[in-house]
Amino acid sequence: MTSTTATPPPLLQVQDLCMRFGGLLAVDRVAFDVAPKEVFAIIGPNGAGKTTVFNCISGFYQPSAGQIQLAGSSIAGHSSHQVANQGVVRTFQNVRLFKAMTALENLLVAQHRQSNAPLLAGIFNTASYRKSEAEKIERALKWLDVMGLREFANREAGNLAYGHQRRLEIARCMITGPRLLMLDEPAAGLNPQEKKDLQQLIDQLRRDWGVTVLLIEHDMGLVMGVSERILVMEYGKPIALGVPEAIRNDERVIKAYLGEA
Ligand SMILES: Nc1ncnc2c1ncn2[C@@H]1O[C@H](COP(=O)(O)OP(=O)(O)OP(=O)(O)O)[C@@H](O)[C@H]1O
Repeated sequence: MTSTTATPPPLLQVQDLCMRFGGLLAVDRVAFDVAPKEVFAIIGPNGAGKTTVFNCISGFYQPSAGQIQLAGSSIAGHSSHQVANQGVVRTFQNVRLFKAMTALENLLVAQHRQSNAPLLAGIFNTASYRKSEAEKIERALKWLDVMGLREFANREAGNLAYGHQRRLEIARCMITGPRLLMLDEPAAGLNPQEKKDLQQLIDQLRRDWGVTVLLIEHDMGLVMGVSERILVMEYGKPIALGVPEAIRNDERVIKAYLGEA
């Protein structure tokens, strides 16, 4: 009798993705899929097209060609708002928080954006509206706890240490209960201890909240430590895809990186 261990269908499937800016093919037939709860990294030299792939998936760019499917449904060409509503959330290379708001307020805003409470319930401050507002505060405090930021709840986000701002940005994504968390260079600007903490955090988010993670990162220690599979891009093209050990020893990858120096 043959074993029939079923592989789960991918959460994200990208096929033949292309993105052209005038004469530049910034993304050239990129294809990969990400399994549920997988941590999948995209790496490559500067200008390889990684962020452009992110922008296509998260609805910031309309791809020139190709398919993007989330759990079997096409999301290619959907707006960033529509994609977020389907559970795909992201961070940016440069932290984008509401800097004049407190850490707590940033997490409340994130929930209000996805709230569908009727307007009148808010105006008349009904019991159910008050209950839902209290739940939002509770959820925000819980996420501040998870991120080790509880003591900074009432501090303006712009006055937090940079590493804390990055964690708050991840909390702002996680509080919406995403299926796919996309992190664009989350280790940029972090010190070695903060990078270790980030690796633990990514493991924890996957383990405890079942989130799938798609990551762009230049820090090879983090990439190799946290990812199950890695896609390498160069000049818009995918040049290798595999487990960390295989990528580390892939000649095309070594050449792409050495060629950059
Ligand atoms: N909106 C745009 N208009 C024109 N060209 C763009 C646009 N966005 C990106 N590009 C170009 O596309 C190419 C890929 O850029 P992209 O930012 O995706 O690379 P990357 O791999 O994320 O680089 P980095 O690691 O430096 O962030 C670059 O040549 C870039 O200049």
